[in-house]
Amino acid sequence: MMRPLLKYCGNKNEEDLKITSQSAASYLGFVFVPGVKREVRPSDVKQWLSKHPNSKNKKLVALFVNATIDEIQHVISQLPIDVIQCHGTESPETVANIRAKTGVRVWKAIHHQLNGRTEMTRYAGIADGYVIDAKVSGQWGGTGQTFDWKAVPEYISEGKRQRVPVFIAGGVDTSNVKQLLAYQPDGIDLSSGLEVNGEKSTEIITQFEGVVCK
Ligand SMILES: O=C(O)c1ccccc1NCC(=O)[C@H](O)[C@H](O)COP(=O)(O)O
Repeated sequence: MMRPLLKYCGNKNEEDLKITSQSAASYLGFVFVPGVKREVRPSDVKQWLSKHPNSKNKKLVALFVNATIDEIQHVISQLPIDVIQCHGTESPETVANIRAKTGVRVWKAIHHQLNGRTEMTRYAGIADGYVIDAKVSGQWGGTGQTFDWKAVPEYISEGKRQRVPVFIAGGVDTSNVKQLLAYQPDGIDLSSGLEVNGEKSTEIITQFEGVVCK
């Protein structure tokens, strides 16, 4: 079985980055969403990256919720961002515009709901990938909540049809990831499941990768 790509999101201080830059993740995520608990500033991220050269081996994901092009440009002009993740209610037109104006790959988050696959079809030919996350009232992400994984095959098959990767997110952790691996997702995206008291933990990441990467 092919091991899924890993994205470790919500790196919010230098220690988090130090830990995840030494991990098996291919992608490290940073949350540029005002007011949320994992919000970071591009100037801080720039400094942390310069101190941890292992981070050069990772692809960097900048996460936004309904941000303007100017807000996105402000971040990506300071950092070597590989992927912009739109985690709000950005329309297909907005995603296309972000892609055209920045020249950076864009992933669209889909908050799982009954017509989630149909929602994905709206972005066909526009999004370069998807993050399927739990829908939690009043929050955009990083909630630690799972959704009903029986829906995962539908998302994966739509991703295959569009020829783009689909990352499954929302409440993934060491205790449940084996169940998720049975669906053979292209990628797994997690944040809370790697944390102890809100900080990324080397021990937890080692345990998690012991399950996923063996
Ligand atoms: O992580 C956050 O705090 C966050 C805040 C606002 C919008 C999105 C956010 N995270 C998005 C991610 O890609 C997370 O990795 C994803 O939601 C899974 O999080 P978790 O359930 O904590 O593993």
